[in-house]
Amino acid sequence: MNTDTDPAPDTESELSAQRCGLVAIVGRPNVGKSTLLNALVGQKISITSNKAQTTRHRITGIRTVGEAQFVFVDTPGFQDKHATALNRTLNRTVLSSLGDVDVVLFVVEAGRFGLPDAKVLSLLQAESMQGKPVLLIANKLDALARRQDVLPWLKQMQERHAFAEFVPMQATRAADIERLLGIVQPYLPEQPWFYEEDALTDRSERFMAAEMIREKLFRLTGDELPYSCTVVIDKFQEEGALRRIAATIVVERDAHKGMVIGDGGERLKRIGSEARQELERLWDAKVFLELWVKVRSGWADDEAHLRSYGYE
Ligand SMILES: Nc1nc2c(ncn2[C@@H]2O[C@H](COP(=O)(O)OP(=O)(O)OP(=O)(O)O)[C@@H](O)[C@H]2O)c(=O)[nH]1
Repeated sequence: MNTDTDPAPDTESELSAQRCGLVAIVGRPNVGKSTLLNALVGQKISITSNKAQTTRHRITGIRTVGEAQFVFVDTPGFQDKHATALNRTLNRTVLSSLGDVDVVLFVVEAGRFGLPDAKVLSLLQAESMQGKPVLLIANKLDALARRQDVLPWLKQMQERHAFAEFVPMQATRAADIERLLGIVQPYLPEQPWFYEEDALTDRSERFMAAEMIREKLFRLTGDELPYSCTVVIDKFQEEGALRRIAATIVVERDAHKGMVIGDGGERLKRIGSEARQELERLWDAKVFLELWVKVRSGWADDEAHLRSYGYE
């Protein structure tokens, strides 16, 4: 059948007004990718903290504005300092998440461009990425001491790569987020939406609960706790506007268990109560959260358990 000469049916021409595309957010750790994603989606989807590498998963956030549906892909910070298995997986995730996207938001800190930024940019210059629009997001504009320095700096950036757009901005400023959505929209292909209009993420509530607990865990323990610690959801029950959750924080050593529990159980209590409050806001539901701490005893190697951590 020669589709060129077939008149498009009415339904198709209606759908063709819709735009939908995958938008990758990449950049070295700590430039504000998760903050940006949350602001773009309009809700807390990806966890943030001052600690680099809190984002271990590829997380999508979805935002539908008018006829355009943006499907955001958050990627872990590009890492090359320690070539551990986990970091190798992170780098693979970065590469594979770029192959199928329609547009890339390359996030840097305004006025700064160091070796770690250059390494991420070199990924974007791979042959497989030729022709893919890359937008330079110069974030944290508010943190730049002299605003006027941004222009000469942008000029330098122009020489580093043929960026499709230059967007100096502040991820924490609502007006900048709206402006960015408008800039990205023309780069989304015209095609029907992938998700419902009110969808926010394709991640389950169960996954969001584990992520939220993990964020509080790392925030409230500071730098003492290694990344090997993780959170497993043992029970997740939905009863109308109520969620009953039981979760275990899995640590490697007895000493870590003590850190997580804190004096008289204070820290664990705080982790639980802060996570519970955020989840209640996110879902607009009541949450009962029971938290346990366990020292891992070899069963981390068990495949089923690894799968339940989400590291397939
Ligand atoms: N001043 C300022 N701070 C920001 C802005 N955007 C993000 N931040 C802060 O920068 C820090 C890092 O932000 P994240 O969103 O966790 O950074 P990330 O790039 O996702 O980090 P990784 O998960 O390590 O890759 C946090 O303390 C944010 O509050 C901004 O526009 N201005």
